[in-house]
Amino acid sequence: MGLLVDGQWQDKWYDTDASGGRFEREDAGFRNWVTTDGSAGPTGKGGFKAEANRYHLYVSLACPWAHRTTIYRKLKGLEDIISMSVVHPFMGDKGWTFAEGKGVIADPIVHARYLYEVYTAAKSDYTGRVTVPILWDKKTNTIVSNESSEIIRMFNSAFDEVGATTSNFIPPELLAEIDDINTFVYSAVNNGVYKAGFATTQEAYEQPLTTLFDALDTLEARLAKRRYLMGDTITEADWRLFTTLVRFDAVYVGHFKCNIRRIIDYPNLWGYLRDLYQVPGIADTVNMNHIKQHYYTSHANINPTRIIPVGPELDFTTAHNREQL
Ligand SMILES: N[C@@H](CCC(=O)N[C@@H](CS)C(=O)NCC(=O)O)C(=O)O
Repeated sequence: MGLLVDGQWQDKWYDTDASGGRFEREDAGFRNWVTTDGSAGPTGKGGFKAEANRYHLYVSLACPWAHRTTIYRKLKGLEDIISMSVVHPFMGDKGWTFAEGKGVIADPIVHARYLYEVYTAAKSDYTGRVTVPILWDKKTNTIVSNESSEIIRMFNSAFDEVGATTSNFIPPELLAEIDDINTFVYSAVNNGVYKAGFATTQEAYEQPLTTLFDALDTLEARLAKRRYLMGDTITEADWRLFTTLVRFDAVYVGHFKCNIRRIIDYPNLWGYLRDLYQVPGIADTVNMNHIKQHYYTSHANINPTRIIPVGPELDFTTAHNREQL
């Protein structure tokens, strides 16, 4: 684990001393948008027109943020339009790598051995963390975006005229409500598990933990009468919650000490998780080996023996009966 400073790799863990033991996530550095006509998006600069075979996605199958983008690549039919590389699940002192391993897909663009080389190929003096996902432009040889929430908004519609399916996970009339629930789920749940897991003082761990389980209780109640967060149709808000829920019992309960309750203890959340998992194509995007291997072996200060727990037994394929809601 480390970061780039003026284009040089430095092996450093998160600096929680500066924030009273609390984990604070850095904002993503590349914030441009692919658009249908190449005009600038809400942030960054223009010049990134949606075209088939122009863009390349770098992901980790372990990472919940990158997982959002592989879900959209699958559901929007972008697999033949946007190529993809997959890093090795072990993130060591050089960060993410393309070391050989099951499920790893080497980098045919920059031919990087270490993911940081993709960042320095885009900006030779880059300063910041080296994170997945990354959306790369093969035409101008640079990074379009390394912010998953924005990459999935591009995938949702920008490629519709160049071969993507026309499914839309942000119906315009639901946008404001989706944004609200995303903000709540991001802070309390998606990032909440990290705030608890990477905390280095008791207080910095307990506070986000309480918020996390209060939020799960709220979501459990919301899902008692609605099949999905917004009602009858799956929206972006569901996919953003899904990537945390699917990792929860296998990783966050043990490794990040988010152990007041498990997802299987929540009847509605557990049914909802299986419902989403069973959407055609989604199971292919979930690699539990990469997920467990990454977390339990990469954070030596949390799990110094690097032993990967064998359990829990989880079956995401059993009947959920939520179509009755
Ligand atoms: N804001 C980013 C966060 C991505 C992120 O933090 N990815 C993690 C993997 S789960 C990562 O690559 N971390 C490496 C590091 O922080 O050094 C996004 O949502 O795209």
